[in-house]
Amino acid sequence: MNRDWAATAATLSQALPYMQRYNDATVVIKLGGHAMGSDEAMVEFARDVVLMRQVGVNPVIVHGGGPMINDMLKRLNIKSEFVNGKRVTDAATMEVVEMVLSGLVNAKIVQAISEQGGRAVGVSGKDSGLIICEAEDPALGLVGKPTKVNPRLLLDMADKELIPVIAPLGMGMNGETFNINGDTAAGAIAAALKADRLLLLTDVSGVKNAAGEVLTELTSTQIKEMTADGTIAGGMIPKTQTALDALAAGVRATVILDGRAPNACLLELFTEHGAGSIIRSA
Ligand SMILES: Nc1ncnc2c1ncn2[C@@H]1O[C@H](COP(=O)(O)OP(=O)(O)O)[C@@H](O)[C@H]1O
Ligand SMILES: CC(=O)N[C@@H](CCC(=O)OP(=O)(O)O)C(=O)O
Repeated sequence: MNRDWAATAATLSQALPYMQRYNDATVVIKLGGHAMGSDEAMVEFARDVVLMRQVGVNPVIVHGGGPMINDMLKRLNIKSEFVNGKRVTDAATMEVVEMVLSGLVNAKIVQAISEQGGRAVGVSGKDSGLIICEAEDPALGLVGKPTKVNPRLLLDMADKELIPVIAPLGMGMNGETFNINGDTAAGAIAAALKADRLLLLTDVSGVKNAAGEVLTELTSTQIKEMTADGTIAGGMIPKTQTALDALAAGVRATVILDGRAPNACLLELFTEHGAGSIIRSA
């Protein structure tokens, strides 16, 4: 017999206990803009998500799209700046953010999952009152801080084995549309669903210390110290903060990992190896 086929069968067999552990588990996956590399990587991500659904996991996808928003703002000659990893968002920027997130990025992910046979449905945090927000900080403009998540829509979708793909937008109490950092939105949704796992897929292999080494496991004390001394900076600030908030809200563990690595989600969930940096309760 061809030895590669035997290895494939052995790998599948070894995945059994993990598949049993995650049967019926809710796994919130945040796909960052930097993790959405090539078209091939998107196909692979979509296959992994469909496989998860096939073996009984409830995957909930929340996406980013920062680099795609940057490109569009540049084309439209609108300047943009970030403060602590969050985009200062005025009304004109908000229009572009919504157009890119819902119209381009969300549609692309939904299509990729559908092409692999998954029943993906694209929504934004504004649909069905999923994410209610207030302004996070007046200096950031229309950046939203989730104050309430109504998970009903997602629970109904899980019942029907649909795969939600969520754009990180929120609704204000006065009809405003808010721009939510993708990690923050994913954390709020994971908290409302009391998810078993929150996977934050990005473009680095995990959280690095000052020497540039990836820490496979991180405590909340380490996160606080590394943020205070600047080792955790930029886009890594909302990720680690989200991990801490999710933990406090009852999410069992958050993993920050490289979404560009082959089969990143499967490696994390269904093998002994694991991937990236895990933040879980002591
Ligand atoms: N301590 C750290 N460890 C790893 N990455 C860090 C750290 N501090 C800052 N970063 C930066 O955070 C980036 C990830 O955040 P971001 O660019 O917002 O990703 P995404 O688009 O996937 O949400 C990394 O590419 C890296 O440049
Ligand atoms: C408030 C805020 O910063 N919103 C983000 C939303 C997209 C996002 O989070 O994209 P990534 O995950 O790819 O970084 C933005 O405007 O870029």
